[in-house]
Amino acid sequence: MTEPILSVRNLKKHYPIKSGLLNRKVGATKAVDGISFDVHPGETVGLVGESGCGKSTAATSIIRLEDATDGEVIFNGGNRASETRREDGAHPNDVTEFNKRELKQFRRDAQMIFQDPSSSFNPRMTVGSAVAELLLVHGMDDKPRRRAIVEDLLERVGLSAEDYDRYPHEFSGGQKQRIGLARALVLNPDFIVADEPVSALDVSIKAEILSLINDLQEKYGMSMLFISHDMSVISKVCDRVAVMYLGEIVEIGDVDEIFENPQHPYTEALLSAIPTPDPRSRNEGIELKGTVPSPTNPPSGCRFHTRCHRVIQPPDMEFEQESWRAILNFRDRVAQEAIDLESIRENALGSQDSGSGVTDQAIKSQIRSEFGIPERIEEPTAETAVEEALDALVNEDTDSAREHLMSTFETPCETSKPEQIEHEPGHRSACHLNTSKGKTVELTPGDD
Ligand SMILES: Nc1ncnc2c1ncn2[C@@H]1O[C@H](COP(=O)(O)OP(=O)(O)OP(=O)(O)O)[C@@H](O)[C@H]1O
Repeated sequence: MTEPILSVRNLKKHYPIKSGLLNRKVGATKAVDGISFDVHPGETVGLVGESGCGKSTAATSIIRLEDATDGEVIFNGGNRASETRREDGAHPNDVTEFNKRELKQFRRDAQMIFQDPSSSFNPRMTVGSAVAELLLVHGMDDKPRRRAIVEDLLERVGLSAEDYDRYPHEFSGGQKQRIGLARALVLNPDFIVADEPVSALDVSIKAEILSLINDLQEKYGMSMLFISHDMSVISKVCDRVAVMYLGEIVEIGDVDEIFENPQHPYTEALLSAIPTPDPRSRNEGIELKGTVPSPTNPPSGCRFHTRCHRVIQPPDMEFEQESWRAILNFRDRVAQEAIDLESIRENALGSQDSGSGVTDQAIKSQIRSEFGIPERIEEPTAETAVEEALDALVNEDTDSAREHLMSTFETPCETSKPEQIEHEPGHRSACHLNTSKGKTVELTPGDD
């Protein structure tokens, strides 16, 4: 296989949290927490995940708009091909270690397209000058030549040469994104990072811009990292996709393979959320409830276990999976002391026929119903623990409710971190359910 144009290895970006008079570090937001993947020449790799998963932070750390906390970003574009590691193990193409001169060259070879094209243009500068400025910064002194190159490029992105002298406010959102593309292409880069380039656009314009990106990518042959929260957008432009959850890559593989045979429950949930009737989507009604937990204090074990519809049951119990998920949600809310007994009492009163006070039994039933826990769980140990926890709760003894639940219900997903398993060459996932479905892989520099 040819050398990747980009190899990201164990990349981390942690933002320190500081507090107190001395501004001491008291924790860290682990926005990107050890991601590894490659982009090959001419390939478009997608990075997908919900808001807050760390996609933009990954992009800005790769392109070095901010400094990574740890890891390597080996960029073999420009004239950097076939470089090898130095004796001390460092790589001359590691962007995270580039000096000023190397960074300037890198800024020529790698470009970024942003979600909101409006904010990335100076309103007092014509769009032509804004694009041509990059040529000037990188040493092209010949003004007529700069103008000719930019006019040609404006036409290639579906605008006209006359647009050179117009100002940003004279263009629609879609047109501005076309100018954004022209600006990203003007230095003839080998690699482009596009961060949600169509998510601010109307549906009809979105399709046009995606098709333009595909055409340009084919014509210029550059490699791309394409960031989106939307699987259907990914399917239109990407060859491969890395699925990101809470700072980590949980699955990576060819787009076709991932759509047809997703191996991680989070990927399944994202695919299931595709709104349009995409023939390749498998809408199985999996609902991704709640939001991404905080990367400051990520869940233990598999970070997705707090929302996973396939979360593994304790070895000695066998449940209806939905009830198991409901019990875990209940357990976690009790542990966080986030059960609002007052509002539950009111809801129970509302659903009661008689006007007399609400009974403990009614409150317990209301809690079961709000969490989706059945009135009676088939598994006796589970039923006893839930009932004891409910009794403790109505007696306002949260500590003992927590103890009943924590000592009975534990999933293997929260006690150990899943390893990366290879299903097919290049298709990996990290889920405890897949341990027996392939061989464990560990990425070392240069592997993919
Ligand atoms: N400069 C910063 N300082 C502290 N925390 C940050 C900073 N930038 C991002 N974060 C946090 O890092 C996490 C990841 O953010 P990021 O913007 O990379 O996610 P994302 O997947 O791109 O989401 P979105 O699509 O909403 O931009 C979030 O919890 C965010 O609050």
